[in-house]
Parts: sequence; C-alpha cells; structure tokens
Amino acid sequence: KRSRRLPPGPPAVPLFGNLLWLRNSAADVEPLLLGLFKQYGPIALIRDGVALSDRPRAATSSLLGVTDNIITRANYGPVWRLLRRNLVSETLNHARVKQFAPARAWVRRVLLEKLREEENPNVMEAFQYSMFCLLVLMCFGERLDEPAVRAIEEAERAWLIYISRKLTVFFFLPCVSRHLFRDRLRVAHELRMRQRSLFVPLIEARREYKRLGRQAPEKETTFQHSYVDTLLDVTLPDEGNRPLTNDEIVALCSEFLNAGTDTTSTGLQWIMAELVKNPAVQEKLHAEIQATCRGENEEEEEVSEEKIEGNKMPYLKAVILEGLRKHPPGHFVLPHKAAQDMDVGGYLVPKGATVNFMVAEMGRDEKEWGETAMEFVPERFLEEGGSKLAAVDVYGTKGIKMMPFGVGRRICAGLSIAMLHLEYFVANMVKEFEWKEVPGQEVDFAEKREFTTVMAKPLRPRLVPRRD
Ligand code: HEM
Repeated sequence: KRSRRLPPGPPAVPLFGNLLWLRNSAADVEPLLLGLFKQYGPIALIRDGVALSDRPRAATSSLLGVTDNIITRANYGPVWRLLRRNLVSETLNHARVKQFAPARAWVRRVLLEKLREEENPNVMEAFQYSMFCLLVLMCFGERLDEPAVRAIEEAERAWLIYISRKLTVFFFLPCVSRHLFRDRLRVAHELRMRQRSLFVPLIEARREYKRLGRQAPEKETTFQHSYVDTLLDVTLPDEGNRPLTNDEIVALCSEFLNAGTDTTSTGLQWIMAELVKNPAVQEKLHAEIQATCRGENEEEEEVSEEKIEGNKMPYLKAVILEGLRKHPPGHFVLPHKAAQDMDVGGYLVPKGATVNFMVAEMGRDEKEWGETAMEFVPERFLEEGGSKLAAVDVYGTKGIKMMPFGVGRRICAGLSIAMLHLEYFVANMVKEFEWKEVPGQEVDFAEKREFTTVMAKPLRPRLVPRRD
C-alpha cells in the first residue's frame, strides 16, 4: 500500500521467505549482506540519528522473562537515559576511572604472567581472562581469585552461546515455537539461574558493604567503588521511585561484563597480530614507549596511565585507531529500529524496520582510505612529521569514516575506557616482549564470527622478553 519504494533487496515471499531465513544463524548474516551489497549497491548513510535511536524488541525477552531495563536493550526513553547516565557519569567518569588504576595495574601483572606461562601462548585466552578479571572487579568491587573469575566467565559465555545459537527459533511465531522447543527454554532458564546464583551473593555483599559505610571491615581485595554500588542507588521515577530488583541488577552486570570483555580482547588480538606481522611498526612503537618511559634514574617498570594521557604517545594512539579501523571487533553495531518512516536516498525505511551498518566495510572502503585501505599503516592517523594525531574522530561528529563504536546517541557507552584499556595493555605488552612470528604458525588474518569477529586461527606468537 505504500507509495514510496522500499530499499532494494531480495524478493520477499511472505511467510515462506521468513522461514527460509530461519535456516541461517546470526553468523551467516555478514556474507549474505555482502553479496546483496555487491548486487544492489550502497543505499545511503543515515543522517537522522534520533529516529534510529530505538532498539528492536528481542522476541526472546518475554519468553525468558528477562528484563528490557538494560542499556543495550532499552528503547530510547527515560529508563535508557537514566541507566546510561548512571554508567557513564557514575562509573566511567574520569575521576572514577582513575580510582580503578590499581585494578588495571593488577590485571597488567596477571596478563603478563599468563603470557609468560608458555613459549607460544594462545594470547586470546590470556586476553579474555584478563579482561574478565578487570571488569568483574569494576563491576562487583571485589578482586576474586581465578576459580571464581573463571566460574563467572564460563556462566556468561554459556548464556551468550546459548541465546545466540539456540534461541533464534523463537524469533518467528514464538506462540508456536515456545511449545515445539520447550526444552530450549528450560536450558536457557537454567543458565540464567546459574548466572543469578553467582551474581546475587556478590551484589548482596556490596549492599552490606555500603550499609556499613566507614564501619565496613577493610579488606585488601575489596575496592572502594563498584558499578553495583551505583546500581543500588538507582530508582525508577516512572515506577514510583522503586529501586532496581536483583534480577535487573544481575542483567545490568551481565551486560557490563559482556560489553567490555570480548570486544576489548578481540581488539587486542587483532592489534597484536598486526604488530607481529609488521615488525617495523612494532619497533617504532617500542621506540616511542622507551622514549616516554625513561625515568630520571632508571627505566620505569610499566607504561603508566599518565604517560598514555594527552598527546605524549601519538604513535600508540595511531596504532590503536588503525587496528580498530581495519579490524573492528563488531562488524555491525547492535540492531537499531526506525522510530518513524524515514526517507533515505529516495527510499522508504518503514517505521519499525531493523537497521544496521556495515562497520567493517566502512573502515576498509578504498574511496575513503585509498589504495592502502587493507594495509596496516598507523601513519595515516598522524599529521605530517608524526608528532601529533591528525584530527580523527571516532565519535562521528566531524564526519563518519569509521565507526567501531557506533555513532550518535547509541554510541558505545564505554568508548573512553575501552580506548584506555587498549592503549594501556598494548603499550605494556610491547614494552615487556618482542612479539615475533613463529615459522609454521604464521599470522593468518582470516576471520571467524563469534560474538565479535575474531581470528579464525588464533594468534600464537613467540614472546621474547625485552628485559631480564
Ligand atoms: C574495544 C572495545 C569496545 C568496542 C569496539 C565497543 C563497541 C560497541 C558498539 C559497536 C556498540 C553498539 C553501538 C550501536 O548500537 O550503535 C556498543 C554499545 C555499548 N557498549 Fe561498547 N564497545 C567496547 C567496549 C565497551 C566497554 C568497555 C563497555 C563498558 C564497560 C561498553 C559498554 C557498552 C554499552 C553499555 C553499549 C550500549 C549503548 C546503548 O545502547 O546506548 N563497551 N559498543
């Protein structure tokens, strides 16, 4: 009935067409879209950000009884604003982030220790575990031992794998599929209960810590601040100022852990792979690190956060940006929903349509990045002379040439801390070791889609200590 044209795409056969799509898992979407993109050409870039700030409702939320009151899933509105502001202003603001510096220093030691364990370590495993250690600590304010961190990591992974692989059957006709696939709902429920049983004691411990205030016993493993502390203070004005329930806090903690662990460890793996493959870039970075960290009397043990701040290490920042351009951890952003009919390049994007962006394609577009788009050239982010970062902007305010964190109102809420984590850990890993390619285990840039797009053949370099 619509008078305007829908964007081009494959012929749509009602019902039957939808059923055919169910054969595909989320991992198949990218090659399918790339094929369509080649056939039908690009459409346009969206300008009207607010109209795309909603999220489509996950069909599984109501079936599983999971809350939509989390930042990634909430619609653009007061609850989303409240929760996002709470994370950004209360936990990830500059002063709070500084308070977590000892946590990062501890995780740096944990990471370097893990990397030293084997001659050719599977570095991705070490990155994932270290990022979990860090985010669990920031989330619950407690430095947990390895078995406890591993238990949380496994529970989160099992839940994510299950919802992404086994619950897609509920996207279509949930009223029927809920009966056909009862067992899957049961397993999903058990996995949620597992998550709950691990998180609730930590949340309750934090409630008690807050209640005791100054009288709380001092423990070396307990941090003064945590994300959970801020969540315990949140009240929902539109619901009679009620506090968040434990289930809502569990869901928000799970979101915090998932949003910040795989994304960052994937970014670290791609960047380190490029440094192994491009020894000249690695040496240039190492030279910048040495020049910046030469203490008055002797070499400093770590690349401290003060050294990373500001414009003291432009080459390090250029390396990270180049890594995110060429290998964005997510090849798409999270799904957006059109809040109203929209006109895009003469086509109609109807209200309610799910919209996404081909993030990896943008960063590799030769029209924007020239013939060297598929090469690793951090210098492209530096002004002539190399002493200063060129005016690149991952926020998308000065034009969008790459968007590894998304852009607009739904831009990644953890962008600044994610950049800090990437810079701090990359700098310290290069300071500590020379990263070398192992004959027979050459770096292979083939990609595999998991929750993020990871290396199909995990990076296994030889790490040569740079000091005794
Ligand atoms: C290299 C690391 C990271 C990358 C590449 C990344 C990327 C992204 C992307 C692409 C989105 C979706 C944007 C959209 O839908 O348009 C997103 C959303 C989000 N990210 Fe990140 N992220 C990273 C690290 C983090 C960290 C460390 C945190 C928090 C601790 C975080 C918290 C979030 C949250 C809460 C959202 C949802 C924002 C919303 O819906 O309003 N992320 N991120």
